[in-house]
Amino acid sequence: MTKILLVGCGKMGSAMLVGWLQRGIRAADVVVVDPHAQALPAGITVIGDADLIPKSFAPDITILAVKPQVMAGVLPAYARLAGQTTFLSIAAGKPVAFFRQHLGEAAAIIRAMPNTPAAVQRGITVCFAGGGTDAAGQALAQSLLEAVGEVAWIDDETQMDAVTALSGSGPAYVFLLAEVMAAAGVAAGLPADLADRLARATVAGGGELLRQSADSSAQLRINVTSPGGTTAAALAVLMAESGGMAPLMEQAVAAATRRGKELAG
Ligand SMILES: NC(=O)C1=CN([C@@H]2O[C@H](COP(=O)(O)OP(=O)(O)OC[C@H]3O[C@@H](n4cnc5c(N)ncnc54)[C@H](O)[C@@H]3O)[C@@H](O)[C@H]2O)C=CC1
Ligand SMILES: O=C(O)[C@@H]1CCC=N1
Repeated sequence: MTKILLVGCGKMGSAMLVGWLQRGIRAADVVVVDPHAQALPAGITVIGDADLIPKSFAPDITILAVKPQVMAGVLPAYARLAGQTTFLSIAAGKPVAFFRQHLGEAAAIIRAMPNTPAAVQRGITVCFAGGGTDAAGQALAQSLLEAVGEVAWIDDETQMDAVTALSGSGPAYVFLLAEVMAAAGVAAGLPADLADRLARATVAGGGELLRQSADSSAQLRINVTSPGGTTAAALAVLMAESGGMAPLMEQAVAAATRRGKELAG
C-alpha cells in the first residue's frame, strides 16, 4: 500500500486526509507531522517533528502542506528523504525551484494546487511536474489527488498563480456568495435562518446542476432568466458594465494572482 507522509495538517491538509480516508486509504498508511494538529481522524499516527518519523515508515509520497511563509524553515528536515519519496507541495506561490534549493537538486517535486472541497471528494487539483519526477511518482500523485476530486496537469508553471487565484482560493468566493445572498435575503425581509438555508441550498444546488449538466454556465443562467421577469431585473444589476460582478471578480483574481507571485521567494 502507498505510504503517505503529510507535513502540515491544517485546513487543507486535513481536508485531503478526510477525503482519502473516506475513499478507503488506510489510516495505518498515513503519518502526519504537525506540532499543532487538532482533532485528527482515529488511527492516524501524528508526530510533532520530522525526527520522530518511525524508522520503518518509508513514504512513497510526502505532501508539503504548511504555510508558504514557514516552508523554508520546515524543508531541511525532509531533505534526507530526497531520492526515496516524491514530494508534492500544495503551497501557494512557492515554485519548484524553491524546493530544489531547500531539498537538493535530486529531489522529485510536484507542485500542486488543490482546494478544500477535497474533503467531500469534490476538489480540483492542478499539478505541475518539476524535474526529477518520474512517471511512477506522477501516477501516484494523480491517484491520490483523484481520490478527492478532479485532477488537471499543466506544463507551464507560470500559470500556477492564476490557478491558485481561481480554483485554490475560489471556494472562498463561492462561500462569500452564499453569505452575501443570505444577507441580501434578510435585507429583503426574510428571517435570518430561512435566508441562510435558501442561500446555502441555492449555491449548492446550482453547483450540482453546473457539475451534472452538459450546458454551459451561461446557458444555465439564461434558463433561469424569463424575459422581463425577476431574474432579469437582478442580472441588470449584477451584469452592469461598470460595478457588476465581472470586473469585480477580475480584480479579485488579479489580486490573488499578484499575492501568489509575492509568496514565491
Ligand atoms: N486552505 C486552503 O483552502 C488551501 C491551502 N493551500 C495551501 O496549503 C498550505 C496549508 O494551508 P492551510 O491548511 O490553509 O493552513 P493551516 O494554517 O490551516 O495549516 C498549516 C498547518 O501546518 C502546521 N505546521 C506549522 N509548522 C509545521 C512544521 N514545522 N511541521 C509540520 N506542520 C507544521 C500547522 O500547525 C498547521 O496545522 C499552504 O501552503 C496553502 O498555501 C492550498 C490550497 C488551498
Ligand atoms: O489563501 C491562501 O493563500 C491559500 C491558497 C489557496 C487557498 N488558500
